[in-house]
Amino acid sequence: MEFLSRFSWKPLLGVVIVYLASLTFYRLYLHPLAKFPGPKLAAISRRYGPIIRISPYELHINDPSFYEKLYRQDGRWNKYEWSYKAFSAPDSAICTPDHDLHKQRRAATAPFFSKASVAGKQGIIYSLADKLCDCIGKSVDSESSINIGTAISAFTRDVATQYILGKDYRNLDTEDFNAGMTAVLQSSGAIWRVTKHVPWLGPTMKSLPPSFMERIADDATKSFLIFLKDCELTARAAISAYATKDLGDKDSRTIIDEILRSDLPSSEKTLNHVNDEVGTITGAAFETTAQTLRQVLYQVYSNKAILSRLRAELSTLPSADDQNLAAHERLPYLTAILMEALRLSPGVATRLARIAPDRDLVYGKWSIPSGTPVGMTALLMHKNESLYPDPEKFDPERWMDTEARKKADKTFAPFSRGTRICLGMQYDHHQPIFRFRRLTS
Ligand code: HEM
Repeated sequence: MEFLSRFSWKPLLGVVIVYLASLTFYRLYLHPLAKFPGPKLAAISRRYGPIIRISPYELHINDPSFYEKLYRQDGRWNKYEWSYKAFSAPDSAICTPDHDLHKQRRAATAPFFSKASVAGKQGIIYSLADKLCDCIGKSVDSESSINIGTAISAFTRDVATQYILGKDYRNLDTEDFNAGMTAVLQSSGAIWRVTKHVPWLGPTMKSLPPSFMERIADDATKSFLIFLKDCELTARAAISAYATKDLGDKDSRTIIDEILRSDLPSSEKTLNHVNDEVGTITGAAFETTAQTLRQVLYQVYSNKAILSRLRAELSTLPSADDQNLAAHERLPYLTAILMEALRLSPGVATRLARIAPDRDLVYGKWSIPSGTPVGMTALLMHKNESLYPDPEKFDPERWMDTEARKKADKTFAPFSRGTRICLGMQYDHHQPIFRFRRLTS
């Protein structure tokens, strides 16, 4: 106490002020990104050009012509660690910043999502889509209401867990389609925004004993925690069985089997690694796909002309082709509807920064120093008026002209592009297609 009474705050305050003033001066005038336009204070809004310094360290570019230069297969591309650390899943491929380690991790799970692998498991999607149609049918017959939005989320979760983990959590069988779980998953974007800025929050929550979390959590969060716990138990069991057991034929394998059988070194086959992969891959599959499906159904049912044209096209498909993906993909109007839904889907609505670690990037007159996180936002590109006139309008027609479709190829990227392109593209494509005929009948 005596120490405190003798302590003068003035020198400390002086040090803090000098520190903050120097930091501000450095960031504004000496930092490698100081020359780039951007707000000096976040609160001041002004119009800038397509390239903006959005934080002391990060640039954003809103210019479709730069998209294919930033999201590429050639060259080394890191992710921005600050952004992905916030998921607290450092052992997953999706959150791996380093180019080489990501490549190694991605190679282990990529075969699981190939077109052939998805085709081999299409029965899962088909039968669960039937179950979803039955749920909707029952509510129509009994003239009761149904929340189709949450039913769709339940459907995409059941498909994803059955496909990825070989487990059906029967979300579609619960009375409210496990709406709490949907709510938790839909809030993950907001949580990500917080954990990016408060980096200790995620690891602290992860380290809390599950019994404590269960005591303080609400019912919705509890169902999510139970799911995570079950994933962990599944991973634990698979890892301990790995050394002794035959992991079964290819079609019945899970993503965990795929990782354990892969060429990854044993340091990459630990519980942490498997758990992080399972958590992020299922997470990536749930609400993204649900958003697209919701978009499709909402738009199709909001416009009679679109609905009847789609029905007419689907009626030309022989019933023998009910489960034939290639036959569905040949239907131009159905394909146009899916592309238009993906164009407007806010499944991944944020910027996705990439870093060229070993070379400067060039954007117009700007030379961007190597190591700088540079992001673009596909949704902004998809709503660019010069590429998509009347961009807010759901207009499948814009995809019916093959020339226009070819032209848009470089600027249509709902699944991102380059080395980090979505692994679940093939899988995702199947979901709305099957049983569309029933859903729109
Ligand atoms: C309409 C549905 C979907 C959309 C719009 C979508 C979009 C995306 C985007 C934009 C990325 C890049 C993320 C980043 O840069 O951080 C991504 C990555 C990824 N997605 Fe999807 N996704 C969808 C469905 C799925 C599904 C169904 C799965 C799995 C079954 C999946 C698994 C993944 C994985 C594993 C990655 C990380 C790839 C890597 O880093 O190598 N996604 N997705």
